[in-house]
Amino acid sequence: MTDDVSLAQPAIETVGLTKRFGSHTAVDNIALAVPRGSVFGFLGPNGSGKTTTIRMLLGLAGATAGQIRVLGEEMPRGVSDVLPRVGALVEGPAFYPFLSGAANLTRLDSANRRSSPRTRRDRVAESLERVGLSHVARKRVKAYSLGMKQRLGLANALLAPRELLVLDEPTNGLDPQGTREVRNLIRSLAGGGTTVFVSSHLLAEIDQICTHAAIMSNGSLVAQGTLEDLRRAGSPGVELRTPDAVAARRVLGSLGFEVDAGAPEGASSDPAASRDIVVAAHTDRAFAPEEIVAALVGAGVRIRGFTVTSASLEERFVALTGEGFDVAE
Ligand SMILES: Nc1ncnc2c1ncn2[C@@H]1O[C@H](COP(=O)(O)OP(=O)(O)OP(=O)(O)O)[C@@H](O)[C@H]1O
Repeated sequence: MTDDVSLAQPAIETVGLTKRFGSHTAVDNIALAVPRGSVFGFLGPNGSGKTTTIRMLLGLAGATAGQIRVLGEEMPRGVSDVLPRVGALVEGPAFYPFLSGAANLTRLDSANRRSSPRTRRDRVAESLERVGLSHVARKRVKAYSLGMKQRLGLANALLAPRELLVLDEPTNGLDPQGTREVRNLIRSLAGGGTTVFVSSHLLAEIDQICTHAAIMSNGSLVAQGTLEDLRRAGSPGVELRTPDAVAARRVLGSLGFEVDAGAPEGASSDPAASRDIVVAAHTDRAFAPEEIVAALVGAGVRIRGFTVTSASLEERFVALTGEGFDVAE
């Protein structure tokens, strides 16, 4: 169905979604709204509740409370109608280690009542091709690396055309080349109109491929929106190049900025470097750059460069979750 009503509905929507394990609340009253056609990043540190949420979205785990709609259908009631329209990569599907990648996909494809046996061979070959596994299609999965298994999981999710892809940490275990390939694949799928919901604890991943994101912290949804909105909501700051770094930090501090500590005294043996230090500062409130410059100049600070910076997604994440972020590729 692609009428106006179904397009206007989010691909995923939850209200008050909660999951408790005994006295531990793993997912706490979250309201997710994933627009159709978006590449939606589900961000959060390890243990923040991403996988538990995804399992509930797909009907793999029951919710303690709350409602879920996926592709317009209430879950888990609509699971048999919804799941054939959703490709999922969650904690690796169970592959038979002694069968080849192609044989595993053939087996999984034949489990799908809607897939035609006549075109199965081509479908499996095409899916392996898309994830770059054609050259090991006949190899036993036992001999696959973790990254290859991850790609095979992705190939499984791509066996049929899908309206929605739900990918839990899809680049886990991939080398940088594999990571790039998966990112490109996600981009091309999104270009074709598929909504992609992708969880990750890797910021670079979300930053590079997503149009929207939500940030989880300790089971709560602490922010969601377009990447642009998320960045804009962060604190702005200034970056300053000056030979008078000590005085500059004092002035910025008195203006309500949080000032970086700067390099420790004598940290650089290069006198040129220590004369021309970059000072980065952030504040919670809006400020007028011209007033900052005037105050600095008034205090005798020589300015060689002045830039107003917007918060990065990483800074936003740290501010919201109080945690450092694994920014590795
Ligand atoms: N079956 C379970 N029984 C008890 N506690 C669980 C269970 N599954 C998850 N949890 C707990 O719920 C919390 C959220 O876990 P979850 O796996 O959803 O986080 P995550 O954000 O996906 O992290 P990761 O990236 O490490 O998978 C954690 O504290 C975890 O220990």
